[in-house]
Amino acid sequence: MNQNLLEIKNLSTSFRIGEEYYAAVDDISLDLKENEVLAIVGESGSGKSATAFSVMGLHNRAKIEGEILFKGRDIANLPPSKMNKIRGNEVSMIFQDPLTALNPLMEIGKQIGEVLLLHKKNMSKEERRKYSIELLERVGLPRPDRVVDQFPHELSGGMRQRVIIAIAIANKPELLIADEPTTALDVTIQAQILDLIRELKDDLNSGVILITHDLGVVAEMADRVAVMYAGQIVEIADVESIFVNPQHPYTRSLLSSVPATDHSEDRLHVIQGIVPSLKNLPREGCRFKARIPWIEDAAHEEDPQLHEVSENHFVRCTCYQHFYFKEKSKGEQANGVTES
Ligand SMILES: Nc1ncnc2c1ncn2[C@@H]1O[C@H](COP(=O)(O)OP(=O)(O)OP(=O)(O)O)[C@@H](O)[C@H]1O
Repeated sequence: MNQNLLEIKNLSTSFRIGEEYYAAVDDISLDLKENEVLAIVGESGSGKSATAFSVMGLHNRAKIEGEILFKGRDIANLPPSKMNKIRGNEVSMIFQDPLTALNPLMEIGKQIGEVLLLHKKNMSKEERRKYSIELLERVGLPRPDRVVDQFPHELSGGMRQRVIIAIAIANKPELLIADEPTTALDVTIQAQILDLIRELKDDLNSGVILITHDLGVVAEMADRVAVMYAGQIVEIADVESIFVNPQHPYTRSLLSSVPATDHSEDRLHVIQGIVPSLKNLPREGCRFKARIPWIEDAAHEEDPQLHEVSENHFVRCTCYQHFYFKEKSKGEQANGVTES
């Protein structure tokens, strides 16, 4: 893994509600290397998709601040004419729901052809068809010469997702963003699709941002993990550190809902509550504070920062040092040191 393919610096993405803008993504910084998989995890509403859409330039009316450096070039706020040249070409996205991402009235081959037309203008109609069939074969669809003339409703969910992937890789993207790519699929198909994404990433040497709330998928696929809560990154580290040595109470809470973590004592200690709505996000202090009211105020920082707790392992707010699950009595804590 070499130089940074993508560097997000102090990105904030804000949506207008009434008269004011509210940041759904609030000052986040991330980087991604070639052939690396960075998973972004967090509950619904934590800002994962808003981050991905910012990179793809897909927000219509959002205010985007900060830098999104793709191969060193800032692509945040590029005019549509310039972003259209990058999107679907060097940077591509696999969406969650193939039914809504595909046009129900258009044959699969034509849908692939549209992306090719945008970026490979000198390909003839025959060449586009031939290449579409090759792509469908590459993503493991049986009888690609038939699928190319079919409509989305004639395919199963897993086949449709393979078509979406074929479209996403048509122009050999260097950066691939997969937003919950397997959520709509049943478990055996999920595993096949994940294998396919990994294979294609290796073939193309692409960097992948994988957005998911499924920690099984993360364990399977990711090299590094960023945990988002309420628009901020609360923990970021390599995948092993996240699973073996999670620090932030939110990360530990997410992991405790997964069987088979090493944190057997943490099991069933799921923290109640949800991410507050955008308008009601706490903007000062530790955003997770309200969900761990049994932790004393002094444990939190006034202006929580990311702390490097070990090499390349960052955690937000000092509360991680004093965190314990509610059911445990404080007496069981070793002088405020994180239980694990
Ligand atoms: N276009 C929009 N206008 C106003 N608010 C928005 C818009 N898009 C997202 N939001 C809000 O921004 C916050 C973050 O949303 P986002 O979709 O990024 O979350 P997420 O972590 O991807 O959740 P999910 O897993 O459900 O997709 C939420 O409070 C959401 O309601």
